[in-house]
Amino acid sequence: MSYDFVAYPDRDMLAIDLANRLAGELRQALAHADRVTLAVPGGTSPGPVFDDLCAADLDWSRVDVLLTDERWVPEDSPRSNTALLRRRLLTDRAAAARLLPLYRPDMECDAAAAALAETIAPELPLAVVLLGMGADMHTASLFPGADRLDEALSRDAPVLVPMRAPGAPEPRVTLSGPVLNGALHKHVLIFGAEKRAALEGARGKPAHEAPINAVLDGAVVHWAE
Ligand SMILES: O=C1O[C@H](COP(=O)(O)O)[C@@H](O)[C@H](O)[C@H]1O
Repeated sequence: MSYDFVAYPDRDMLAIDLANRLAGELRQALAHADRVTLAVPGGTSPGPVFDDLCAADLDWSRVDVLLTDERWVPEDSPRSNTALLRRRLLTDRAAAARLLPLYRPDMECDAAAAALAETIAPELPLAVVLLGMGADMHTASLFPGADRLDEALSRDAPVLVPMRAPGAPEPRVTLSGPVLNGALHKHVLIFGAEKRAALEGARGKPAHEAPINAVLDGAVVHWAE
């Protein structure tokens, strides 16, 4: 397994550079396809990247945007990744993009996963995926000790997998390993010394202990203190 590691002088520089890079990859993909798909994480890290990416000059009306994973909470919850996406990415020029939802307020997450996957499957493979990582080495909602981690990382995994884990306060749905690894361009965004140490500590560990290892091959990891 090999990946590139890029360290930036600060978080602002990272956000500007990464947003430019994602926009360039989307433009390049749009030159070869009618529509392209971008997957992005939720959580606390990607906001500044979204703030720059949403202004990128590209044909957003041909871009489908979805989350790498969602917490099964309504959109008015402060923990909703969808709310973050609407507020920070699907605005400015990127307001023209189409959101592929990862949440249904009318359904329980296990039943909804299959229904939601039906709208995502035709838009695969992902052109670009940006992933986050927790200090516990989870990425998307692929958590160590999660109930369906093996299934989500298996070769014939479904597109979207419901997930419950000791480290996650609510049920989740997550894109599976094969969907994330099928992306043309893969990026991981991490901030801070703790996560950098966690990434280094993940080396050599099996994916059920360090799920980040399941998606690192061929990725570019972007880090700033
Ligand atoms: O719960 C989640 O956590 C990860 C990492 O989030 P961060 O707040 O530590 O940046 C995130 O990538 C994922 O999308 C989210 O659902």
